[in-house]
Amino acid sequence: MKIAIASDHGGTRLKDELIAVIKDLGFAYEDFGCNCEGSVDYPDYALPVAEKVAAGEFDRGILVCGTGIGMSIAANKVKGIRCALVHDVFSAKATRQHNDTNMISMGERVIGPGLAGEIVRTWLGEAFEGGRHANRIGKILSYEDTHR
Ligand SMILES: O=C(CO)[C@H](O)[C@H](O)[C@H](O)COP(=O)(O)O
Repeated sequence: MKIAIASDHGGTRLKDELIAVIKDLGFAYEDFGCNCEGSVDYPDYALPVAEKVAAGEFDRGILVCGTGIGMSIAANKVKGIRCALVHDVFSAKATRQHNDTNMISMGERVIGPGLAGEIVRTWLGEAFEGGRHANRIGKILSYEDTHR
């Protein structure tokens, strides 16, 4: 599995912690920044990662900002992206099983590195269940095809 990861200035420390988790799991990854001290704009980091995941260059994308909210809003504007804002392990599991999410977003100002690491381990290890959930995702994909 190949993972793209990015943050804004509000998420750089947690991003670095999550890169350590990805390395520990043995997955390939690319860090799309920011590796910055000053203030940046989260869409400049969320959108390139989302486009690369949507294009199939990466299997999954992980985003971090202060709350995770801005990053997830931006990523979900890209066709083919299903990005969940996740701050608990139950949701990390469910969003793979039910939503087949290809991206997650978290907030460094919301959760600590221990929980965030568990979320990433759970999310990367969980499979999509298909069945009724595939029908529902099909409706989202169909909407994307006809409205964008
Ligand atoms: O987009 C966000 C909120 O939805 C992120 O949390 C940003 O990191 C945050 O807005 C940045 O805030 P700052 O005051 O500019 O550091």
